[in-house]
Amino acid sequence: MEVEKEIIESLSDRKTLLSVREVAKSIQYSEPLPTGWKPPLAIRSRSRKVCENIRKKRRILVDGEDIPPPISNFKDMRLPEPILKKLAEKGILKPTPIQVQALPVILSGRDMIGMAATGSGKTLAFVLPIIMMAIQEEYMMPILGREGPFGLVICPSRELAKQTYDVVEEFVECMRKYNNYPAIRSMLCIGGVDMRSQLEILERSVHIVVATPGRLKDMLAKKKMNLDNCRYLVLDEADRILDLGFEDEIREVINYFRDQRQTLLFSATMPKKIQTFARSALVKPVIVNVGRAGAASLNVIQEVEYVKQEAKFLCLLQCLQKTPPPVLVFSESKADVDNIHEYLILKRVEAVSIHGGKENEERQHAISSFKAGRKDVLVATDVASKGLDFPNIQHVINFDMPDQIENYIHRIGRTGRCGKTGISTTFINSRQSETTLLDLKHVLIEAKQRIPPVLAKLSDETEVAFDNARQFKDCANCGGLGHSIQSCPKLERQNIQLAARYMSHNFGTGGFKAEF
Ligand SMILES: Nc1ncnc2c1ncn2[C@@H]1O[C@H](COP(=O)(O)OP(=O)(O)OP(=O)(O)O)[C@@H](O)[C@H]1O
Repeated sequence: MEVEKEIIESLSDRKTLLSVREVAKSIQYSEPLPTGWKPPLAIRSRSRKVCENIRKKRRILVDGEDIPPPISNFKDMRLPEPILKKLAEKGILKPTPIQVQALPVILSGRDMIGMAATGSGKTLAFVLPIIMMAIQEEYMMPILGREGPFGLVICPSRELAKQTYDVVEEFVECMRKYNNYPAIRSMLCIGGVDMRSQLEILERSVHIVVATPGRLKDMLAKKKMNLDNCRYLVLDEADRILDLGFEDEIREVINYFRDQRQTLLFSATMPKKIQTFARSALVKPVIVNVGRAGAASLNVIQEVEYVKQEAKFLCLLQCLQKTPPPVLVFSESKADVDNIHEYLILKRVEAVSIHGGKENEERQHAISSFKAGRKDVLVATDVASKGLDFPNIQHVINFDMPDQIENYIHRIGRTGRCGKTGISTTFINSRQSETTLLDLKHVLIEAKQRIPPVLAKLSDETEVAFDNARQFKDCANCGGLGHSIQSCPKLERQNIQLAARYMSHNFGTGGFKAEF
């Protein structure tokens, strides 16, 4: 544990979530931002024991100081009437466990790290408060042309940003019909879209922006947008954002905040490394955890098949017979995605595909036709694995097992969402490293799934580690259960990349820099 602590500390870079000004002037905020929201008196006066019982029943784990009480229904959260009606219209009648605790925490103005399984309703947990906050701010002081936003949501992919923006718009739209609420405007700020249309919206002022890091940084640098009034920052799929090479972008974005902000980090997977450094940069944060961060959704039946490389296409066709559509097929490489797509079309399967090499329009078209049920199969790289909420996916097929177990958790989490059950089938073979297979084996053990013989016979030194509280003990760097941080393959790769970056920065690609 000592070694683990040392390694995590050496990896932690708390500066990512602090602005240069805050670091340079050692500015430290000691109190969370106040909000006008309070739970009803009956809930405020609940004893600690009652709150603990509610959390225990819903398997909510919390950590932090002065944690706001959990609230088990939307009405007591004092959400505006149109929002309550819209929720009911959508069949959302009771908050999910993460919402029970996260909504009161966020509405109280607290910084938060929220972790809960895929498909457990994390999006609404930060979207509803952002709308409430925008209404409140607009009442106090309406924004004028080119002012705003008050709230900013950052997502790791364009598709996820678009989906989150649609959720924001849906709820904002339902309030527009009522005269007694101010009009709230939101904007989608992603690459691959004509910047002019985004600038037109900004001209009229905007309350909520949902963005991907690259385009956001671009807009801020060109002074097309500012964060002077922004006081609410959400990083959705935060571990992916902070771990995917977006750190520099995020740090630059944070530099544009003028004052203290409420910072919220959400994900289904959040290795301790990220939790540790995020925690140290947040103000009196509350950690809300439903289940182990990084555990698979228990609503997914996970099947694993040993399939030789050359037999994969045939197996895929057979596998597609297991359930009715819609089905998602994942593969790590863009070339494989193209090949699988081509093969399926040849076999007369109604398939579409997306990966990072495709034009934005093509990606949006594939997603929308799949979501609308016009296509039966979506073949994708991991761009589609994080956060995307496709309705009623019956089956997720992993054409290959991803190297990183977090990606596996996110991929299979596209099915079995919000109480429904789904199946995942994963093809493995001798190409996978033993560490990856051990991580997979332990995810299956934890979720009480059948262990195929090929995985059962793998034995390891950690043999499903537990911590003091008999909880599954995961690698602090990547969340894998099959190894410790000392033998984390991802850490090894990160170190090699870091060393390479250092070498090229200091020595260039050839020869020495003048000062050497
Ligand atoms: N309280 C609720 N009751 C019923 N359905 C809900 C509730 N909250 C959200 N949902 C629905 O559940 C689905 C999944 O929610 P969401 O996309 O927010 O999951 P998530 O936790 O963000 O998953 P991921 O980790 O994959 O991003 C959505 O279709 C959403 O409308």
